[in-house]
Amino acid sequence: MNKRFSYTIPQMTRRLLRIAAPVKGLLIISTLASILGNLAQIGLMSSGALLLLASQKLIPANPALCAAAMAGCAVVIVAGRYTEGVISHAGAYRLLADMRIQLYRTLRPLAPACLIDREKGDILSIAVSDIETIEFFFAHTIGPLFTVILLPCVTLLLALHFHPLFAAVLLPVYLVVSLLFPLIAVRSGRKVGMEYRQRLGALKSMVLESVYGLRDIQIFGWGPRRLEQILRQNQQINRSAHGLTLHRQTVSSAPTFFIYLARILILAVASHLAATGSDQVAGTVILSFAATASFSSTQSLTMVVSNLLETYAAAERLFQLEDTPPAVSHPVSPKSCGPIRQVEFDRVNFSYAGQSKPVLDHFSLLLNPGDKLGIMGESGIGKSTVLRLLLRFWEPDSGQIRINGIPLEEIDPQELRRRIAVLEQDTFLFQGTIAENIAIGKPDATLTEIQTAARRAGLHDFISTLPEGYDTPMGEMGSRLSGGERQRVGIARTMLLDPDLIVMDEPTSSLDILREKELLYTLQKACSDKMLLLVSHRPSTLTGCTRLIRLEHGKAVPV
Ligand SMILES: Nc1ncnc2c1ncn2[C@@H]1O[C@H](COP(=O)(O)OP(=O)(O)OP(=O)(O)O)[C@@H](O)[C@H]1O
Repeated sequence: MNKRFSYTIPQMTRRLLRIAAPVKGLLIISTLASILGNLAQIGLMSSGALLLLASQKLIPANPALCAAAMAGCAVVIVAGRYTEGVISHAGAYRLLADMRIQLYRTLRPLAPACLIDREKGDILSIAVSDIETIEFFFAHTIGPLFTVILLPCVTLLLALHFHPLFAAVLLPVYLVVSLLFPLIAVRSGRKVGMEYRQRLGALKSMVLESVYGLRDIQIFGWGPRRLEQILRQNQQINRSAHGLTLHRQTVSSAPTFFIYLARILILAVASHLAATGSDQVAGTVILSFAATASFSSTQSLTMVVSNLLETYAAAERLFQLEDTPPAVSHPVSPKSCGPIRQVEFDRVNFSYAGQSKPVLDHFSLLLNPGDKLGIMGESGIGKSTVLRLLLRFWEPDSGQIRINGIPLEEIDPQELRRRIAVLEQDTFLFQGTIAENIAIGKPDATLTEIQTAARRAGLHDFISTLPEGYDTPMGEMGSRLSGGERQRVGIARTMLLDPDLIVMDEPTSSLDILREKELLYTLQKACSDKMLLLVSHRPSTLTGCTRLIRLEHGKAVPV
């Protein structure tokens, strides 16, 4: 296999067919409809030939019957195409929905450790446009593949029936057009297909980043240079698209030569047979018409193959993401830890991939009931890393983290998420109302519960001043709220979960001194009965802590 690619074409085809298994019935019906429609096309051309011959009295057939057969075939062609299109798309779109759900399930255990280095726009591109591209495989490939085997067989049988010489000249042409060309097309075009999809993903990433970073781009006058970068990306995409078009045109035009060659060969055989005394006028006419119909279908296979290049490139990108091993494993038989009373880091060593110096070096820490522990230290020393390990986003290289004496890796991750709440530098708000945003950790919460949580977070009075109260829409990413208000939504979320331990990472870093004071006061009141692990390099944020440690050279030093 080519090292550039992670999967061979047969491997990907098998995997795509496994994905298609739930709509097998629909795909079989659409394939049968496609075959029927294509056979009817041969039928239409052949009965057309018969009509011509009968009208000239060259064969003893009823012209009216031939015309009726032609009309019948035309109806079957239309019905076949319609059925194939409707049924295959119904199946394909169901599969696309399944694939998107499956991708979401894949992303969950990968986040955040395995996705941190991936561009968000690229993931978006896989989730939306790559999956959309795979539709082509389900809706437009399986039918033509069967057709391309069946139609040449039927035409060759017809040729054999008239004279073996006809079959002898047609067989090599079919082998070239139906087998050799598609294989060459796939092998020669995989790289260009992959390049195009990758560049498309990169461009989407860049555009997404530019939209998110629009404020900074404007503030720092970076617009013209950013535009230049996007234009460069665009040019690269255009180059790849041009390569893809060239490839598509080549593979769709090349078979035409062989198709004309086949017609010439049929006439040459007919002339030879006439010259040698075995007249085959009827055979020649019928075969010419039938071969034309069969070639029009087999020729479309090259187009299918050429479109498949993008499909396989899209599938490869999806499968690569799906096959990424998660950074942490799910416990085989998850244990319940019960209400958190104790958290212990026991000689934990940790470094991120590619780092030569460990972030944590024999780091030990004990957290007991009621503890409100503050972790301080210089920027980049590893404070957030301590929290990420406790939340099991990454796993220690050695040493152990235990909750109530149970190793973290054995505890049910769902229970862990319920018992430990997190408040970060900024609270991400989703589209939806303010009530829905507070309740994301407990979607079945009643309005009274949401209001109680908002009161504890010091947010209720503010919400009451809004004309739509708890039903106020948040706007894109909570753009309607200030940094402090967003953090209070985060606290309200935490309060609604009623966790045993609250982990906070620089919760006040985006606030001015006045807002910080207000928020800390709220936090102290709201979290008085909780264990707290608070990370900050601002001493003012840590004033309410009962115990402080400083992180130095990967170790905890009491303050
Ligand atoms: N995903 C990652 N991959 C590689 N290195 C990382 C990753 N995340 C953090 N680091 C590095 O690990 C070190 C510790 O990072 P960490 O975020 O824990 O520091 P911190 O003390 O919380 O910093 P700050 O106070 O500035 O937020 C830093 O040198 C940082 O660059």
